[in-house]
Amino acid sequence: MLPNIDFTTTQAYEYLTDHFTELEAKQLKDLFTSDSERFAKFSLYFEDMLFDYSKNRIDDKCIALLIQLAKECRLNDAIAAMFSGEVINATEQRPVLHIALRNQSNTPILVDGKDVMPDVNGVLQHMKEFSEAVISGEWKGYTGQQITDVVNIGIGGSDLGPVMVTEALKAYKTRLNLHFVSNVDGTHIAETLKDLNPETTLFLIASKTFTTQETMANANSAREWFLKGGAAEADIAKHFAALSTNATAVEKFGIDTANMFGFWDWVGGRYSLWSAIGLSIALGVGFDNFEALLGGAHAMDNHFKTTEFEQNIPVIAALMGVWYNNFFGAESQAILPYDQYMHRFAAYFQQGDMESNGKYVDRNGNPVEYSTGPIIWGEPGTNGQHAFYQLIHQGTKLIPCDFIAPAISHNPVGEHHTLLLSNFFAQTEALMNGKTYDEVVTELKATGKTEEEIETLAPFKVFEGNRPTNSILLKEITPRSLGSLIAMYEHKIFVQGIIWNIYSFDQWGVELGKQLAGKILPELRTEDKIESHDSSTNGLINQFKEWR
Ligand SMILES: O=P(O)(O)OC[C@H]1O[C@@H](O)[C@@H](O)[C@@H](O)[C@@H]1O
Repeated sequence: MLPNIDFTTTQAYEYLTDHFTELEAKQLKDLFTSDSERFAKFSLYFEDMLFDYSKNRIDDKCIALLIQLAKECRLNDAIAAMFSGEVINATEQRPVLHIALRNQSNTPILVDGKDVMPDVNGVLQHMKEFSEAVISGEWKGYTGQQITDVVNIGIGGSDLGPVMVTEALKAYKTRLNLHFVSNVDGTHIAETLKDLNPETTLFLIASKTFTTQETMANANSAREWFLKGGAAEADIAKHFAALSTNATAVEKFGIDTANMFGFWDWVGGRYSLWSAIGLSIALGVGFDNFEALLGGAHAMDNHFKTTEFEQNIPVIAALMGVWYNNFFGAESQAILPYDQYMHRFAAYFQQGDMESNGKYVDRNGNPVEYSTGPIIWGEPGTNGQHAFYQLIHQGTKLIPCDFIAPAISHNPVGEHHTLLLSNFFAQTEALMNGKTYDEVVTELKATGKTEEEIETLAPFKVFEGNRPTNSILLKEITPRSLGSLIAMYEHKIFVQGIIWNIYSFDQWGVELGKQLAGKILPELRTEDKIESHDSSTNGLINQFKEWR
């Protein structure tokens, strides 16, 4: 059982509310000037990762109180409950065990009294054999040719993780070309299949439930395309594999169960890249690298499970988020990787975070009276700088940002990486320091402007500063460091869900869309005029029918 505590009733919350008024008035740059130890105090190392949270609007007392808050919310018990396989996803009556998928220590993890590790290792072994056979070319298509292209068909958690990781680790690419089809918009599959040859293409149908409308539609179209190329039904076995928890539906679809890679209901969709859903990753970057990814996540799991909160990176990252979300009233959180390979990282954690903590009902079934999960967004630097950083620097909203960068680039082209990192450091510094009126005036004077011109222009060029950032500097983006980084964010989300007293591992909000689309679909299949909805929906449907 998870603890069930309203964090706004804790003593720490009361103290934090008082301390907030004091800290809100302080400037970050002054906090640095008055404490030469600030960076050393507020930064943490984990393997080759430096997590610097010193550019946050915090002080010693604030951190101590936030940690007290976590303790009063019994975070320790919650962590123990997750790792021991308790049914912490109560609305779906399931444990939450993505940590078991990367439990390279193999210590038993029990679900209903049975150790899940032998099954986990069995699937990993199957993934290893299959991916190595396809990569080496030993696995042949129906005309005896090697596979050259792999198409993963899936959506949400069955797409975003594999896409993000295979992009982030592109420097480790095998000879196979990976493609991802997620959208039910026929354009997605049509454009993907345009340049592919059925004889050398392998499809992975990735769906936990194997009932998701988009994925099933795309899987059926893929099968039609494959058969139209001249293959027979029996050849499907060489070209289709399924990644799913639903063996019955997989068989019904016509996929050989020998080509089915299973996982379990205790793996949430948005936490499933570590499971069979990661087969595209194993094919795309090699099984050894997939294993290293799991190893990095496992190391972070151990750090999270065993480290005092003061030194615990996911816990501190989560508490920073709570501080801005619930005291400063920040509505969003930007994730800004300074690494082009990481260009889908923010998109991945949009699902990871928003589907997990986008809940307004607490663990008692009552509406909460405080703010929960933030809006997650972001793009890689430096592109974001030339697009939306204006608002981060001078807008009216407080947007806490995570800056992420590797010290070593996989593509050391000329001075590019130094240029990139100079932007990374400059941005976090500028967001903190801002630019005062006096500094602006001095700058403008140097350009030869008149007093009057300076007075008119100066207010627009002032930056308040005091905008908080975390800097996550990695030595290099490797399968291991990426695994650790992803797991760090997963656990951050978990901690926040515990503090907000919500269930982070269900997703009832997504189910509504599925039901509604199912109701309208039959209406679109006829030519009849529709009158069963409100006038707007009727009007739109009827105009659509007229124009199509
Ligand atoms: O993997 P399947 O079952 O196709 O689900 C794909 C996605 O569906 C959505 O509606 C959500 O429930 C996601 O959490 C899930 O990742």
